[in-house]
Amino acid sequence: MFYSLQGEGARSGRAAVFCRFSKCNLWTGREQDRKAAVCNFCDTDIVGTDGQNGGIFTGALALVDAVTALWPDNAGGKPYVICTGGEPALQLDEELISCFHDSGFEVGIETNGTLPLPNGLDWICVSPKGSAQVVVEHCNELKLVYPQALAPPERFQNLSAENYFLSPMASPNVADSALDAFKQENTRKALEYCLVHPQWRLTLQMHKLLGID
Ligand SMILES: C[S@@+](CC[C@H](N)C(=O)[O-])C[C@H]1O[C@@H](n2cnc3c(N)ncnc32)[C@H](O)[C@@H]1O
Ligand SMILES: Nc1nc2[nH]cc(C(=O)O)c2c(=O)[nH]1
Ligand code: SF4
Ligand SMILES: [Mg+2]
Repeated sequence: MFYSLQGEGARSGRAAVFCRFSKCNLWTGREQDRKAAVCNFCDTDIVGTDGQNGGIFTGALALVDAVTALWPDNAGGKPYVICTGGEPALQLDEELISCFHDSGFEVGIETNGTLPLPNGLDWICVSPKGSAQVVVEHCNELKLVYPQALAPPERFQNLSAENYFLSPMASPNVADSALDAFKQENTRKALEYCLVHPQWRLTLQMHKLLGID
């Protein structure tokens, strides 16, 4: 868990506590399994609970307390927690969402869209992966990593979303992702796609450009 600025999509620049759930249904998180995984470009360590402010939380209240401790005191603005991962839809439930609400938080999710979502979320970002079927029926933003051979934008242009974004694929190696040629090439391709298809907007991973979490 960490406090940072949302670096992607329609809410870019907004302060939030990121709550990163471990495990995913589209990749084990082990490098030896990456090539064969449905999602094979993940830029995140999704294994274990030993990350920054990590742990195993047996109840919603304990988790909400840990998130609340990361939000600045008396700071104004609406507290915001972004549930991400790994795939947060494997673990997030209505009880946790309503505990966050009781503590004054707005609750967002970053999801691959392949699993049904609990009720009560305030902001849903769906980011489709490869051949995986999206089951989430409506989202606030669709944020498609581009290019993906098995997930071209045309497959998603009729999904119900308030915003459609292309996010250039960065190399899975976060350390050198800011400047590498791979990302520059993908950024150029995404830019060109958005110019030809104005339904789609370009989003860049601002936190990586800034060198923050
Ligand atoms: C690590 S995922 C976790 C949430 C969820 N499992 C998902 O895929 O949306 C968080 C965000 O990072 C994006 N992402 C992951 N790897 C990326 C990469 N190599 N380049 C650009 N975006 C990436 C995902 O598409 C998603 O929007
Ligand atoms: N700053 C920042 N913004 C983000 N937006 C989505 C992220 C994610 O990994 O889910 C992310 C992240 O890891 N860092
Ligand atoms: S990007 Fe999301 S869906 Fe893909 S492996 Fe990482 S956590 Fe799973
Ligand atoms: Mg990230």
